[in-house]
Amino acid sequence: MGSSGGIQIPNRLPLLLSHEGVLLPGSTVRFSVDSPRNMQLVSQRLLKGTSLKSTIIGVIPNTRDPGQDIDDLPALHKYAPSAAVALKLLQVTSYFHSPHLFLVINLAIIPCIQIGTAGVAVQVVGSNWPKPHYTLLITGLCRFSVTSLLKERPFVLAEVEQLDKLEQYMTPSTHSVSAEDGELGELSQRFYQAAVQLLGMLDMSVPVVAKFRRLLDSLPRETLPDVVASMIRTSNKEKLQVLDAVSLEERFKKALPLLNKQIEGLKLLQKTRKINPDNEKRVTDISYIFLQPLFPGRQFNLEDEDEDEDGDDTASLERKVHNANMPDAALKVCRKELKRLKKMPQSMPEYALTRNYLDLMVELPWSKSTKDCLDIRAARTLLDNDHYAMDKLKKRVVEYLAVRQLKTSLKGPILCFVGPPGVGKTSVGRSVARTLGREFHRIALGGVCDQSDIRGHRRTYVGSMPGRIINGLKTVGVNNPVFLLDEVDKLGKSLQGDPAAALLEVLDPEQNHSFTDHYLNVAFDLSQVLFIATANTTATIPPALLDRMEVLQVPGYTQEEKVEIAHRHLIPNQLEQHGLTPQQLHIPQDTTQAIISSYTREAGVRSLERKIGAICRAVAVKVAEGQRLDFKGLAHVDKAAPPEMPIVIDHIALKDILGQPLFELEVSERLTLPGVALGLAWTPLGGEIMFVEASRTEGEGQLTLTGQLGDVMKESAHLAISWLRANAKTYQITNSSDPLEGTDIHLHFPAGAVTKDGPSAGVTIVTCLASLFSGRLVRSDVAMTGEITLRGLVLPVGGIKDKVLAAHRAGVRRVILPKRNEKDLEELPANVRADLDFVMAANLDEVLNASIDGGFPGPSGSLTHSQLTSKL
Ligand SMILES: Nc1ncnc2c1ncn2[C@@H]1O[C@H](COP(=O)(O)OP(=O)(O)OP(=O)(O)O)[C@@H](O)[C@H]1O
Repeated sequence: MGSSGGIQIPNRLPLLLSHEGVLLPGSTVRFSVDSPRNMQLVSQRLLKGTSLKSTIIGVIPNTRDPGQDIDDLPALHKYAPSAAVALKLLQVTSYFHSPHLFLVINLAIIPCIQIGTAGVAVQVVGSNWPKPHYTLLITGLCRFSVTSLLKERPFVLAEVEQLDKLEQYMTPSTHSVSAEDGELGELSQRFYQAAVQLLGMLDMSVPVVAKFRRLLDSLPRETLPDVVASMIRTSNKEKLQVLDAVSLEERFKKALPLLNKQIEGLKLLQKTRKINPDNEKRVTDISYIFLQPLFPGRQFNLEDEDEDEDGDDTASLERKVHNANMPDAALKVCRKELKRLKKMPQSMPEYALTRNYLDLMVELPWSKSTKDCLDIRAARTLLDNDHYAMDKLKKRVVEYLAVRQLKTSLKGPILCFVGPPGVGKTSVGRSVARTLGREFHRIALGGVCDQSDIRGHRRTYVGSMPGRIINGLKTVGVNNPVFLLDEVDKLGKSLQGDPAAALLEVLDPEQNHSFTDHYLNVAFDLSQVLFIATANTTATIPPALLDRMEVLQVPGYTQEEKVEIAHRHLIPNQLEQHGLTPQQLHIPQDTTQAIISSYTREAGVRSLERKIGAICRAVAVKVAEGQRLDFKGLAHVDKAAPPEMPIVIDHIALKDILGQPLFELEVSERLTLPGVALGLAWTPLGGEIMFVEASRTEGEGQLTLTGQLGDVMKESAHLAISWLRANAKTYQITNSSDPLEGTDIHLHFPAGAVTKDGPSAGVTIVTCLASLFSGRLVRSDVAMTGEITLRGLVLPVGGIKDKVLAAHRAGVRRVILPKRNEKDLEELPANVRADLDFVMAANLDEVLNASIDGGFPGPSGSLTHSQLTSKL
């Protein structure tokens, strides 16, 4: 039913399926768009189109939230006209002199028509926070009905029929409905008078009342029901009724009671005001309550439409600002923003930004904190109960807590736990929070490469948001939580700045009492927050950041410690997580040992925990099957009887559940030829054993190195060759003076895909080459580490504890270490020290002597057997 003379909307319209407010012709509403179809409509139609026509879209109200239903098109809002209304529709069509009369008649006699409002998108604002969405400001033009759906993807496109005539909106003050129109004229007159009466009861100085007055005088009467219904405080349900009133008469009939309801309500309030003269001030408040424009972004909910007394949400925000107990500087900023907010129309995009900002400001725990309940003895017990071993770490943590108890305003230091994965760094951090009775929040820093992740974005950016520190504070709701900065060694760097630099201010006790997040733009006091950092290695932590932290090394566990941890913590935890009891599953100690040595190769216990989990799952199936059989009394039938409890996991059951052993003790098997030696390496994942293999072929004295070696390691290989060349005769390695004469050497470091570097393989390369040239075997139970010099000295290296533990895990019995690393042996657990035979070598002479089977002739030609205090 388009109008022949009036302005025509396009007969194909993209449809915005709204689950928020109802757009009525003549009103402007803000819609938040985040569902896939609506997002496509904005990006493909509104943002790409250049003509005015492309800004016209259809808004279908009352659609189920389309974000939840990606594949199927949600049912569109339908209006079922009664027979009388259908008849009226006929009148309307004649009123509009429509050439498409038949179509409307058809629509009127079919049970339902899909109805919506065509509107012009006057503004599109995009934001990425809290998730990608657009905010559209749409001004309603006229009603339309959907005649057919043309496509559903990427957005809904429909053929539509215009239901309202548009030209009257363009000719103000022509009171086109007059007394001659009979009932319609009378209705329009009554409506106008009611509106004037309402206005008379309101304070004209309030902008929205003045606007109402202006509109009432300037708009054509036919448009008044729509405009007034969208301005006064009506529920979405009521607005829908007005929208569904296709005939003008019905529209007046639907809107008039809404107007009268407001008048009655206002009369009632005026009565109460007379009783209580103190309320004089509330006149303007009352006006706002009654004449509130649509609140953008409000959820569409037909049931929950009772007017809440606290309709003025800036007033409630103001109350919250005053109750937030924020420092003066922050309060000043909030007051200023509130003032701006009050002056802003809600349709302005900045309104939402300012509101979000103020919401965050009032939610931040400016002066909310928990009370520390620190009892050092209890703290020590709790740490001991939660974690086995790691004595050094626990001792330092208790010291730290003790100092905190004595001096509550302790500034720093920030503890940083460094160690391989799965050794309990995060879990100790959690325990510290528990012992202090504080809130715990983990901030994962791995891969963070934008400094605004830490410090937030400035509010001028679209989609700006606060950084992780402020977000964390908002989440925990107190200003003295324990923040665990996980994986500080994995911070990245990018064009967006260096997050490590931003962390400097956070972690510096001298500065962090006035930490300024870019989004907040006011200082927040972080001095009460207890920061604990974790890392796998200190090598990649920027020096300035490392300098602010006290590094506590958390080394890997020995086999025995792992067995204890498994029986004290991991097995009980896993049993509980799988709904099992110790009466149902028993894992003996030697099975745990077998899991550790044959199915895991790690410094921590994470993989061990997973394997125990796998056993629990397998047993849970058996237990559940048994219960079912018991329950049905079918045990006697042809099925297996329920297993005897507890189910004990022996070596056979272990193989059944976990499969073939993943790791064998391969050391002795691989050291069966001359030219193979076993080195020890340190990686951020803990210590590891590393084979070095050498072979020689006829050639011109070339050295080939393979296995992804770094520059330092390559240099070590060249050093080793040079030393051997210089000393070949002295050590009687070869008959000729130069061992490389007519020979090519190939040195290979297996696990070829893994990059290796560092100087500590020097002694291993020399041993390997000496074995190759002399044709003598390296002892199958020896592993070694140490840097070499050209003169054959052995220099100290790092990571001794992790390296020795790796050797112990691999079943090695003798470890050759640089003499100057002797002090590091104190850190080793007693049982490891007792199991291993340590040779502390000052020069290569001693290394070769201790590593080659049967000793090696020294420069004097004698065998120095004094070193061989072997226990083998
Ligand atoms: N000494 C221990 N006593 C009891 N449980 C432990 C111990 N060490 C580790 N665990 C357990 O091992 C699991 C892994 O520990 P956690 O996640 O704390 O390791 P992590 O060192 O932080 O590792 P990552 O560096 O990968 O973050 C946890 O379930 C933890 O309870």
